[in-house]
Amino acid sequence: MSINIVSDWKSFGGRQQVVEHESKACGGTMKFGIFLPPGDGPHPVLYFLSGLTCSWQNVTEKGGFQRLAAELGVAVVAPDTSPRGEDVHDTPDRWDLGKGAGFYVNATAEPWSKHYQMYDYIVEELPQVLADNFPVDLSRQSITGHSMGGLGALVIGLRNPEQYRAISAFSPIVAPSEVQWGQDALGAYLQSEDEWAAYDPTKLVAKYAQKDREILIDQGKADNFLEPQLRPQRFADACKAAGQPLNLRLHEGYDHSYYFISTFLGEHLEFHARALRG
Ligand SMILES: N[C@@H](CCC(=O)N[C@@H](CSC=O)C(=O)NCC(=O)O)C(=O)O
Repeated sequence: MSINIVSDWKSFGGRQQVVEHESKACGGTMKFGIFLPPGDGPHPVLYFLSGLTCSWQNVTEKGGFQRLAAELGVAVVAPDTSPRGEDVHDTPDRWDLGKGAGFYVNATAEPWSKHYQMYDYIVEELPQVLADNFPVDLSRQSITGHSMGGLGALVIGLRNPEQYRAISAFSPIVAPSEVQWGQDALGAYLQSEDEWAAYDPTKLVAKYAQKDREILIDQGKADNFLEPQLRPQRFADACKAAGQPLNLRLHEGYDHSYYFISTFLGEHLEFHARALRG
């Protein structure tokens, strides 16, 4: 699959690039950010799935991960959060549904299903684009994300244990079936409520617990979305019942912003680098 590198900056001895390519899964042009550490590779890959209203740009410009990723020798990939383009269905009056809010699902309901195939895009198509064009080692991949992207990381990591060596998340939506953001998105994108469980970490963990791998979650206690949308304790309870090791760290005074993410992203990089070694 061919790509077009639309931006390319040297950073901490490596390269930060922005890449455009045609996506079969999403039926249009997609962009992602990739940081390549110094050296010839092949490099292990950490995916950072971003939250509502975001693109590749937010974590790439505000996460501050490049220096440590260069030191650890990890490539960091920041995909977009939805399909884009004039012909892609949207709800222009809402920021939590439509463009910028793909929820990392394969939509089955019209009119969303034509383009909103973000689960397949992240799990299947994007790794193939990376393998075809960059010095990456797809036998060493792991996944993290923020908020809606934290939900995506938990869902995708739990459902594909052979593909991702470790899972972490910042302020994730953990029980989408129970909160407004999740109910609105799953209700719109999926034809039937029977399909919701496949995208709900509190339900998935009972089936997909990875008993030998700890999941890391960081959550700010001053996050406005904590109680209405996130509820990490619901996932902690589900993990306990399923025997899934979880390190849920609650941080006094931190909110939902990239000031919080950038404070702890280095620790997540180290967590993933340990899993990606060897
Ligand atoms: N536009 C909204 C705020 C949206 C917001 O806070 N988005 C978060 C992710 S929320 C869950 O997925 C985010 O990461 N924003 C980008 C950033 O750079 O901070 C509003 O106006 O309230």
